[in-house]
Amino acid sequence: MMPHTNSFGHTFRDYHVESERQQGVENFYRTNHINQTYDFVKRMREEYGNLDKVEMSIWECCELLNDVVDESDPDLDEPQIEHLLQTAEAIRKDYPDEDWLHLTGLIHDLGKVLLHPSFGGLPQWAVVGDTYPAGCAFDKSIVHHKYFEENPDYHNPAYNTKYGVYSEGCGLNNVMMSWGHDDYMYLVAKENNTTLPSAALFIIRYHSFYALHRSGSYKQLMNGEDVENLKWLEIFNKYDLYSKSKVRIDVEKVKPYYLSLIEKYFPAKLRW
Ligand SMILES: O[C@H]1[C@H](O)[C@@H](O)[C@H](O)[C@@H](O)[C@H]1O
Ligand SMILES: [Fe+2]
Ligand SMILES: [Fe+2]
Repeated sequence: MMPHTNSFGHTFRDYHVESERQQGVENFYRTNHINQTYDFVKRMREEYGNLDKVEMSIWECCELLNDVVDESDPDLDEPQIEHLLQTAEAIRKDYPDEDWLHLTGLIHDLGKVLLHPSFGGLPQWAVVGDTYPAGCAFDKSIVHHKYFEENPDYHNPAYNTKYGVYSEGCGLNNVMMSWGHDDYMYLVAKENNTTLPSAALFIIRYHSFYALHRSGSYKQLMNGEDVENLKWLEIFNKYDLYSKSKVRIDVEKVKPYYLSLIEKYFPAKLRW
């Protein structure tokens, strides 16, 4: 299950190796780090929290992702629908009884639909890439950290200390994460009354928060419930990352199974 190299022959998540994709990835993080400010995140949460853009089913959204390629990802240049199915199928193999986790795999990146023209076609830097809290100091463990020096919050004393606007143990639910596909999909799932367990919502919301789940930074902001949920996120992450490959899944073959899960945990149409 855990390959040592990605489809380009490099180790996973190596942001400094020489490769054809690397320059684009670094440019991506430069723009991302400069623009993700506390104010920007607040505005995006308000604008997209209304869920008044589109009405569609979960599967319709999966199909929209056929056209989406993620420029922040050094390990994958396949359309996103492949990544969704690769993740879900890899989990299904190892955890056959946790159907909620299979569905979580399928939907965790659906928020990337924000790139689609019907959602105003947000730029890549506002949708993909790793996430991190806004409103307190940017931790050194964040990929391409140096570009934060050009972010206005970096120089704002209200936002550039260890706790910033937060307090110890305040709970991640009270933290404004950089805006992107994670927080958006969390909102969509929650506001459309999914019956998925809270660990699923946590995975969706924080799966790009590598500074936390890989490097252990920002733990001081977690509460007891976050600590419990993090265990599932750590399991999930292995499948999200190491299932990335050029081996394609036969969509039509697995579709009936995933449609049955969608029906179990979601309404037929959702507000996006
Ligand atoms: O480039 C990737 C990609 O955008 C993923 O969807 C996200 O979850 C990761 O954190 C990021 O590194
Ligand atoms: Fe993601
Ligand atoms: Fe993913």
